[in-house]
Amino acid sequence: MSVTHTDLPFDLILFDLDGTLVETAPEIADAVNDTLAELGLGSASLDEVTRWIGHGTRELLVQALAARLGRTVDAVRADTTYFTAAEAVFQRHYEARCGTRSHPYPHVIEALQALRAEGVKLVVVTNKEARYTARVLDAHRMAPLFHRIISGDTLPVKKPNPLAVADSLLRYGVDRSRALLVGDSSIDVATARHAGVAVWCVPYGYNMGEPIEASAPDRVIADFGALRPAVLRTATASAGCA
Ligand SMILES: O=C(O)COP(=O)(O)O
Repeated sequence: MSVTHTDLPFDLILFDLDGTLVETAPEIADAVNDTLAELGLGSASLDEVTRWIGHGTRELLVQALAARLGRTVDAVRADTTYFTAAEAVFQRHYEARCGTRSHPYPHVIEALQALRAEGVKLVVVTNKEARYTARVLDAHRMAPLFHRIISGDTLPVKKPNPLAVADSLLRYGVDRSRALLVGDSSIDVATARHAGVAVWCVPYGYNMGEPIEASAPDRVIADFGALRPAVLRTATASAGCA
């Protein structure tokens, strides 16, 4: 049974984290380069690291090691002794870097506060592992803004599997026609399509080097100003919304 809380078009909004809520690439690149240096490997550019974001931090490290070792990603994954040691090095550096060079994008905090005040359920759905998600959100005092935070290792599967969305619809008793996923990548669009919910994307995030228009979200929004309740109401009245 679905519940309509407000005259807003959505009762539940799910948000990607990296590249959507918070710019994280610079400090992830710092942590990757701290790690590569400690392992005696060459550095990675910010552009490379930005393209590796999307499938979780562990996968990002696999990509970085494959690129600098000149090995395939399968070979890196198969060398579990080396990878486990490298992951421990990365974890130390990333935990130290979290919050040092990341920042919420414009209008994010105000839009979340206003939506929450209207009774909209707000959920983070990220492929980033929970220990890092918590550090990034805590660094910017953002965790209390959300009703639920679902990381890449919270459930047995991660995006683009739609389980996090389906589980949130069920938990909050929201019909999928009144839910929206806001993201920055083809992974977010695929997740929303699998779940049958609307998807709006920001153009400034990390889409593995591709323009977000190529992923065909329902809408590309300039920034979180488009998610302010007053703007959402206007959009609904004039266009019937997504
Ligand atoms: O950590 C990642 O690679 C991706 O995280 P995201 O799902 O918040 O974009």
